[in-house]
Amino acid sequence: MDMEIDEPTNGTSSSRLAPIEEVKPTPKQIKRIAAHSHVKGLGIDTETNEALPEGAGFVGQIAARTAASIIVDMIRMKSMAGRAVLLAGPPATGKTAIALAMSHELGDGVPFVPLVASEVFSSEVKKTEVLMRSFRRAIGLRVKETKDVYEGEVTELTPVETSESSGLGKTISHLLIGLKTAKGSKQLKLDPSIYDSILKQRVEVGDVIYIEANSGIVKRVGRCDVYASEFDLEADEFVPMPKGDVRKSKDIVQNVSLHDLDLANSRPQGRQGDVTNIVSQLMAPKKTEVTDRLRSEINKVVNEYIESGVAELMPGVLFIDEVHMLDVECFTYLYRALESPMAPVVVFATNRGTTTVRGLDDKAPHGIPPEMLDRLMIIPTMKYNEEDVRKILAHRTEAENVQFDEKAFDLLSRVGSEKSLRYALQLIAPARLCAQTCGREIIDLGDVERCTKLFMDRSESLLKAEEAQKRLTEKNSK
Ligand SMILES: Nc1ncnc2c1ncn2[C@@H]1O[C@H](COP(=O)(O)OP(=O)(O)OP(=O)(O)O)[C@@H](O)[C@H]1O
Repeated sequence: MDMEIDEPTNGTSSSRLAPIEEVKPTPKQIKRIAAHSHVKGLGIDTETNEALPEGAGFVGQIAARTAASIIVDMIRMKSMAGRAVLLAGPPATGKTAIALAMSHELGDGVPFVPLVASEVFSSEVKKTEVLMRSFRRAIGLRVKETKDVYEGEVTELTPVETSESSGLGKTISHLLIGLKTAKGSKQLKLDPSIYDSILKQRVEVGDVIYIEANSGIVKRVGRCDVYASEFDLEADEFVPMPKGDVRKSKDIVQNVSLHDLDLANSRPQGRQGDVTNIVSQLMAPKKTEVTDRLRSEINKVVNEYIESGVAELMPGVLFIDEVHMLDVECFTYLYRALESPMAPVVVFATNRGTTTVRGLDDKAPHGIPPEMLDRLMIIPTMKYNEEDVRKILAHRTEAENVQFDEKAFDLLSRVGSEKSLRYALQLIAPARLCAQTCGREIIDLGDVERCTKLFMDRSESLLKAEEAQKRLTEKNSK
């Protein structure tokens, strides 16, 4: 549709503006779909506290989901810190999906740190150091402070230049800023360094901001809701005009992790022992190493703040997938770390049965030493029946926005239950491509059959490898 903008009526310009075309969204928008994007939570019935047969994108696995929801409740009640959970079951039985659903249920305030056990082995950083960092990332701290601030809607923003100019041009001597609240207004004269931070946050007249009185830290709260109807579509967050005086005491809550505090305090100029200062330096680049001494200093300060009620500890979740990849040294380290007073909840996952513990000659269930296994709450996950596989595939096809005809979907479901769910999930994208190359949007039986012939599943490839090995030994023995 062609549209024309009316000519300006103020007489400043008489030239007609170019016609503006309405931009229509391209019909086929490519969206990135992650493996678990159909899972939105654990799907628990709020009345019975039991997992629903189907809910929040999850299908079946009722006992495991109910157990996971009890763990989530315990984390919320803070009676879970320092404990560990193991999700154990065959491949593609939803262990990672359950862990992710737990993080959805916990919400943003509680940290959730995912880690694959093989990430621990780096040639540059010690494995215990990687574990320690992840542990501290998973421990949140909610710092509550009452600060003296100037808060209001910006009514004026005038940088004042110096009267005498240096060879390089004029510099800013100070900034005049007007702040208005429902009760009154004030004009402030600010240091030019504060102007930099105002520019960085793109503060404009009409925004609501606050400036900390003793440190000069500026924070843009949002756009004043008086301007809410200015545009049809707004990306900004609208906030009401502050009530009360411009200068007041305000409760400020910030969520940080212990690792954030370690990094912020490892800066050479970081004043140790002052959480407020540490928090304000979070954006600073890392300059020195985080040592054990620095960590224990921070723990000491954090403990003082917790005792005095300024901060609240929020133990989060550290999720370690493929836990059988950890070695005996990592496990020994984990026993100790889990016993420390500041420990998150650790959720392990593995699809291994009895296997060798890395670094030992002994075999153990899930490749986990018995001492560790003893401390774990184990949640088993079970293989799916054909009906569940069908439902999971239906959720995935919806998330990936693909359409199968009935016979094609029947075959895909059969492949999923007879071979493996993952194999069937992986066939969705190539089958869609096969259909598209034939000019169809709906995948038919032929597309799925073609893909099952082109791509082997795990058991078929194992069979082929074994046959090849047999032929080779026969040839060598002749
Ligand atoms: N009960 C379920 N409901 C819905 N989707 C599921 C369910 N179980 C698994 N899935 C989906 O199947 C796929 C494989 O599951 P997931 O990666 O969680 O398995 P896993 O048990 O962690 O496997 P592995 O042991 O190989 O790491 C994912 O896309 C996941 O979202």
